[in-house]
Formats: sequence, structure tokens, C-alpha cells
Amino acid sequence: MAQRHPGELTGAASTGRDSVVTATGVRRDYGGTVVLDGVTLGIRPGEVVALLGGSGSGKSTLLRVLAGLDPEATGTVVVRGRSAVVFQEHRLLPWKRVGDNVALGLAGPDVRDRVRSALAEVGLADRERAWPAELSGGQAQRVAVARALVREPEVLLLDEPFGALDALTRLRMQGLLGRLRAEHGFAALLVTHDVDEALLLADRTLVLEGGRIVEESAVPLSHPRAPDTPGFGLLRRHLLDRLGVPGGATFG
Ligand SMILES: Nc1ncnc2c1ncn2[C@@H]1O[C@H](COP(=O)(O)OP(=O)(O)OP(=O)(O)O)[C@@H](O)[C@H]1O
Repeated sequence: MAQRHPGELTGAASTGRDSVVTATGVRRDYGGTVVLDGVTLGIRPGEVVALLGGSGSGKSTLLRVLAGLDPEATGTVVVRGRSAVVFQEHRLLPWKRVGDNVALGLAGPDVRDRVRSALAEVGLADRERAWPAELSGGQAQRVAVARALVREPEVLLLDEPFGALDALTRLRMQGLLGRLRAEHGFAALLVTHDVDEALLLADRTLVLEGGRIVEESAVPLSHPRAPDTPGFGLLRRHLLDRLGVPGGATFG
């Protein structure tokens, strides 16, 4: 896998120079089974792209490649600026307090202030000294978001970040992510199974199937969005059809 630095991109992809993430011809197989078969995509600065696809279609594999976590993949990935990853599981270290988890790997005199500010942004200003085991699932995932935010990323890579949460907490977290994105302007790749989540948050949706991006749709809906936002139902039906859930949309 070629991981290049800004300035080295030679215009190889149509996704090109105005992208904060550019992947070109990404391939990955596991023991001869091809999971990614030449994926090319770009994400523009500040753009939220939702990556949909059936179970096992390779969404998490692609996200790991974009995060630089898969040395076995081939192709080219260029990420301009800092990126941070949020996984479905919070991945907090149980032996470190919340604040120390958020501060992990950071250095400098202002780290504590930055940690406090990130925790305040996710509504957990008062939990800096708590242990991960003392948090609810939603709170732990908010700490994971704070840990990503504190790095001031240009790109957030989100792998089913709310997939393990109950429906109500999930809705709240979607709202939080939308607000943080509006305030900070980071770009994001959001891996999700949830068509509604994709349409609530994304500027564009991609569908991964057979190792390739087979579908790309703009989501030209105004914010804030809800399932009764005009146009939402049509897009929902289109995506569900594309994902092989015909008739799955009941409104629009
Ligand atoms: N470490 C691994 N070793 C072998 N096969 C793997 C490995 N990781 C993933 N796979 C396989 O690669 C395929 C894609 O997996 P991946 O987790 O990327 O899919 P996904 O679209 O994220 O799935 P889901 O939506 O169910 O999380 C699956 O068939 C999976 O079994």
C-alpha cells in the first residue's frame, strides 16, 4: 500500500487535487478471496460521505485501509491532513481515566485544556476523572468521539460508530455528530448499515458491492434533516432498492 503525503499526488485519480482523501485502485484479499477489487474514491474537505453496503461487503476493510491500518492492501491512499478513527466499540483503556484516555498520545502544555474542551463538546465536562467502567455505552462512545476531536482532524473515519447503541442514544449521537461537523468543518467517512443515518448526516452516499463502489448519490437535502424532510423518502427508497431491500421504504 502506497501511503503518500500531500503534494505527491500526481493526478492519478479523477477524485484528484481538491480531495482530502483520495483512494485509487485499492485492492485487498484475504487468502485469495477478493474483498476490495480496485476501489477509487475521493472525499472533499468538509464533506460527509456515507459508505453503505451489505454485511461482509468490505466497508470496514476499506475504512481500515483509508486509516492506514492495513499494510496488506494495495493501491494508493492519500490523506491530506490529520485523520482520526472512531470504531463501533469505544476502545477506551479501562485502566485509564476518561481524561487520560482522551489525552492518549498527545503532548504539550495545553493538553489538559484541549481534553476538557473536547469533553465539554460531547457533553461530558464533568466526567474527566471517571473510569470507563463507570460510563454508559453512549457516554463511552462520546468519549471516543472526544478522543478523535481533540486531535483536530481534517478527516474523521467512523466505522459504525453508533451501531452498538440503543435507538434513542443513537439518534442523540447522530445529532451530536451533525453539530460537531457544522462547528468544526471536518470531512468524514461514515460506515453504516443504516440508510436513515446516512441520509440524516451525509452529503453523498456510496454503495460498496462486489469489491467496488457501484452506486454514488448526492444527498441535496437541507439541514437539519429528519425522515419527513422533503425528498428524504425518495432517496431512502432508492438506496434500499440498491441495497436489495425492495419495498423497504414505506414513505416518501
Ligand atoms: N482479518 C480477516 N481475515 C479474513 N477475512 C476477513 C478479515 N477481515 C474481514 N474479512 C472478510 O472480509 C469480508 C469483508 O469484511 P468487512 O468487515 O470489511 O465487511 P463489512 O462490510 O464491514 O461487514 P459488516 O457490515 O458485517 O460489518 C468479509 O467476508 C470478512 O469475513
